[in-house]
Amino acid sequence: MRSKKKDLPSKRETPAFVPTRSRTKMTSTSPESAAAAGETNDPIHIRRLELYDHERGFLAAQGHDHVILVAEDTSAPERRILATGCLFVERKFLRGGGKVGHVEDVVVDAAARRRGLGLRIVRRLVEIARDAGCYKIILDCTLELRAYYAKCGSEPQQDFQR
Ligand SMILES: CC(=O)SCCNC(=O)CCNC(=O)[C@H](O)C(C)(C)COP(=O)(O)OP(=O)(O)OC[C@H]1O[C@@H](n2cnc3c(N)ncnc32)[C@H](O)[C@@H]1OP(=O)(O)O
Repeated sequence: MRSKKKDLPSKRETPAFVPTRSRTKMTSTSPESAAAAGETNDPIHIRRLELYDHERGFLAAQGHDHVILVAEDTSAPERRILATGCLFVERKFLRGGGKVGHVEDVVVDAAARRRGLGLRIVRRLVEIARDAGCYKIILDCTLELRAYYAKCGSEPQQDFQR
């Protein structure tokens, strides 16, 4: 998910600062509720990760400052988990304890991509962050994924790294 070394320019070509990753601020106001309303007959159920998912290969530990969502295919007998995403809520010392949400670890099963699952997971995480009182929501992604996160409602904030 992070920039792979092979994608970076060779050392000789590397200028003093190279933009390798993009930080985006979530500004979407489109609530997941509309999508949720259409989920009545939808076999894909987006829910919080549960302890019993550990037996299915998922790390199930999460504190009160972490929310891990999974998208489960309830139509399959084995109720396959097709996508996941995490929200971490950080308290900011400089903002009087205000909360910033960090969207992390958004992954969709390769066979289930381009069906809107990633978008639904991100929108739900944004909704949870807003409900938790986060004054902003940020995420880091590769430059290649900027177009994707723009569709999720984020605005790029350039981040320069050595
Ligand atoms: C903060 C982080 O976690 S960064 C790490 C992100 N995760 C990864 O890189 C892991 C590997 N990749 C994946 O798991 C998936 O490809 C994801 C999460 C990037 C996208 O998930 P998907 O479920 O396939 O995306 P989804 O179907 O919701 O796409 C929503 C829209 O974005 C578009 N889109 C999807 N992937 C991309 C992409 N790589 N680049 C540009 N647009 C994209 C879709 O076409 C769709 O547009 P539309 O509504 O106009 O049709």
